[in-house]
Amino acid sequence: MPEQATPGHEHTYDYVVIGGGTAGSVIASRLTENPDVTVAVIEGGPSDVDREDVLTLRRWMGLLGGELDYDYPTTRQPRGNSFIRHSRARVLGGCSSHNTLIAFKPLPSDWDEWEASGAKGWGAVPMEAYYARLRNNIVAVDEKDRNAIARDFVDAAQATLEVPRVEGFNKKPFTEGVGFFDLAYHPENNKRSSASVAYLHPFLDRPNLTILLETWAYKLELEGTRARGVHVRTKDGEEILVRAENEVLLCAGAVDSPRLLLHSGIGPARDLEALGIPVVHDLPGVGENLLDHPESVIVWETNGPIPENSAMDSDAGLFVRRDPEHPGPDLMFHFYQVPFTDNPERLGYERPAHGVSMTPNIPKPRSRGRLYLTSADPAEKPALDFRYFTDEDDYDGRTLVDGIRIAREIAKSEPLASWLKREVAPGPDVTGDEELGVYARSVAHTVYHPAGTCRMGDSDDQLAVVDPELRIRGLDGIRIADASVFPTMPAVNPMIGVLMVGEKCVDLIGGGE
Ligand SMILES: Cc1cc2nc3c(=O)[nH]c(=O)nc-3n(C[C@H](O)[C@H](O)[C@H](O)COP(=O)(O)OP(=O)(O)OC[C@H]3O[C@@H](n4cnc5c(N)ncnc54)[C@H](O)[C@@H]3O)c2cc1C
Repeated sequence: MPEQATPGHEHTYDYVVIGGGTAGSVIASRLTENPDVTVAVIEGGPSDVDREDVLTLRRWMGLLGGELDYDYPTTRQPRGNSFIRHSRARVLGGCSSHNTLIAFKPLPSDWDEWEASGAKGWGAVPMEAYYARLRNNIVAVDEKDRNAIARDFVDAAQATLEVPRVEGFNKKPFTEGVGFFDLAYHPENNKRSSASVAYLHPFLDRPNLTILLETWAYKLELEGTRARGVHVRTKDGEEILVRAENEVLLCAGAVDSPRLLLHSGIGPARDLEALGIPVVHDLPGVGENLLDHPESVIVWETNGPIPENSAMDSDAGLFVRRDPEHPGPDLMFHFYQVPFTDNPERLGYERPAHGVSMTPNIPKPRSRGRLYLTSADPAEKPALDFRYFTDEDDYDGRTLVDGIRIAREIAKSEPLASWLKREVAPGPDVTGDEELGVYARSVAHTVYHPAGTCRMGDSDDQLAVVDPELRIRGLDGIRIADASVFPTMPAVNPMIGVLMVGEKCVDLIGGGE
């Protein structure tokens, strides 16, 4: 089992990793390969070891909103859905311990976009090496987990749209395609191959690795511009200063990394002053550039029960490129073998006993949001204003309308059509662009991909929070490595990109093999 630090008021390690989540697990694991390096991981949640509820991939939905979820609300979204709750995992492995583990290497065009935006050294060619290093068991959805209706969705989509059928989305770059996903899991027992399972569980007995569980980091310790460590509160309420001889690695995720910086006085000076937080370092980009993949949903009732087998109930998907000039896919769909009616039910739609859903999402959304504090109290959750569907020419909203239309075409095609009894939401009477747009936005959900709030950029980019070496601009001894550093959103699900950020961070620290 992970260690607990012995009580006391100060502890010193070579490196302090704040957040034992997706990227943090990678970094702690790699740094402690060197037995002469000591690392402390500060993790707000408990261990995932022996937790079948966490480790069994197919039980992911049961974790949302529960005791292992920080559960962040959004601010009112005048053009979207104000009721979205953003799940963020409070457990070792972070969101890789409660997500669906769909595993996509970001596309070359995604990395090249980062490089072009000022993230020097993060282009597709140099990043390829980090994918090869990943320890996770990344495999295609196993044959036994391929549900008959999901297979028929793949066939129907392929026949309707004439897109390639893809077997192994990570084998080569794609712009369009339909097929079963690659997942980071062990098909024989449906066990997660999360960041913690792959990177920490085999090494929990390393004497140089200390994991402080259920311990909350609430303020960074700085001496002038040098980060020296972090103040934490343990489960028992004890306050400890955890010191870093070499570096602090901030890996608390796209919500909690900027949150900790802001509470430490690092962020837009005017906002901090307004809340009475002493300004330590004026960094205007902290909390800006809040990105996400918004999605909508279309739900059908099926003629009867669907076979039980599945890896995690959303095992297949589709990528479309509507604009042939677009560098990658510009519309994506997850196919769910369950009726995903949480948001439609709020509008009065019913949940059918048996059903399926397609969730069109926007791979490259254009709306940008902002995270900010509303109180100087570190216990108060930050405000997440995604500004969903606020981009100038409504590209985001129109993309979801296109998605619903395409989903309907697929549903009309065999072999999927004969499974389906009726369209439940939005329902066959909702057909015009205007009404479809209103529906798509009112039931919009998140694919749970917040990113970008401490974005990486060039030295002359005033809104960049970290430089291409992941160092916080204007400070020493502290880097950020998690989804918050993403300058732009990859077209695909981001977890593999986050793991690769972790691997690259280790090289930047100089601790790589
Ligand atoms: C429900 C869901 C499904 C998803 N499905 C997929 C998918 O299938 N494929 C995909 O690619 N992506 C998916 N994602 C997104 C992906 O999981 C995340 O983008 C990624 O895991 C984020 O990694 P991270 O390292 O940035 O943060 P996290 O993994 O969230 O790690 C942050 C860690 O820091 C800890 N922490 C935070 N603040 C503090 C603090 N102050 N003190 C101490 N500890 C702290 C947290 O407890 C957590 O362990 C999904 C996300 C969710 C929520």
